[in-house]
Amino acid sequence: MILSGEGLGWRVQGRAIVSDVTLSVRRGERFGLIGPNGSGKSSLLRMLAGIRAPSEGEVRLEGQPLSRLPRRDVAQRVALVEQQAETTERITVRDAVELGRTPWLSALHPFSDEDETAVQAALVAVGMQDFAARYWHTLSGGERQRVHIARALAQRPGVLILDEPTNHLDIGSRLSIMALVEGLPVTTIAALHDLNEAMACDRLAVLQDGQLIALGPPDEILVPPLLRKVFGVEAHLLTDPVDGARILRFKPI
Ligand SMILES: Nc1ncnc2c1ncn2[C@@H]1O[C@H](COP(=O)(O)OP(=O)(O)OP(=O)(O)O)[C@@H](O)[C@H]1O
Repeated sequence: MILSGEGLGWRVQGRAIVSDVTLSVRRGERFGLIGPNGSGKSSLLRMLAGIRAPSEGEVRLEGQPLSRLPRRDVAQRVALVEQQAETTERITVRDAVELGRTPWLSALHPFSDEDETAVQAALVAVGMQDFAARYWHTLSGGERQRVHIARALAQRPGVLILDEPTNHLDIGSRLSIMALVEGLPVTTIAALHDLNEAMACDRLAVLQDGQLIALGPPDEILVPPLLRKVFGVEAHLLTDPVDGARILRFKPI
């Protein structure tokens, strides 16, 4: 197990947003988190990334409690791409991606050729190398999303946590970002709203009202009774006649 949570809970003003979530993510796994709006996905991801301290329970990274690891150590090993990460600074795309190298820099290790290589490789991976000199505030929503992912890739983490990574993206960009994420040599944990995208994960966890109500491979999770109960929709599993792939189609109840 590379990352695990044991009895995780998070409360705000007495209200339980996440309650008693226990899960373990395996090394190299594509782990998906699904659930309706407001079910606690972002809150759980922030705890797993070490950005938010749980009110109850503990997150462990390779068996070590996150709360006892130095912040810099966690930042070298876990990267988070948040849903609405914004910056008001007047920075270029390259500056934004260079921020991903911050956990690796120190007085003894200033920005080097190795950092430059990591930044360039991350820009190329998301297809934003031609935008390197552009200012952040001139980018479209989809371009910003790519730069966020590049910043996380430049961090060279072992675990990449993504909160709705295909938000804002057109269909071509969605497919290329999902293919990119699937091809990365890292463990990924992603909150996903598109259940057809979720089908490509190794395992899925389902959150409802802050509680983990199901965990397993997509073909066990994405079944009509569970989708009816959690999302309140009627789902049909279809088979693509072209390649035999399984596709979900939804109707309101
Ligand atoms: N800082 C906060 N203060 C008060 N309530 C909060 C805070 N952060 C989150 N919440 C509430 O916690 C609940 C879960 O929010 P969260 O963003 O984790 O859900 P989500 O599953 O990621 O939702 P979505 O799919 O809409 O992004 C929501 O009702 C939200 O309003």
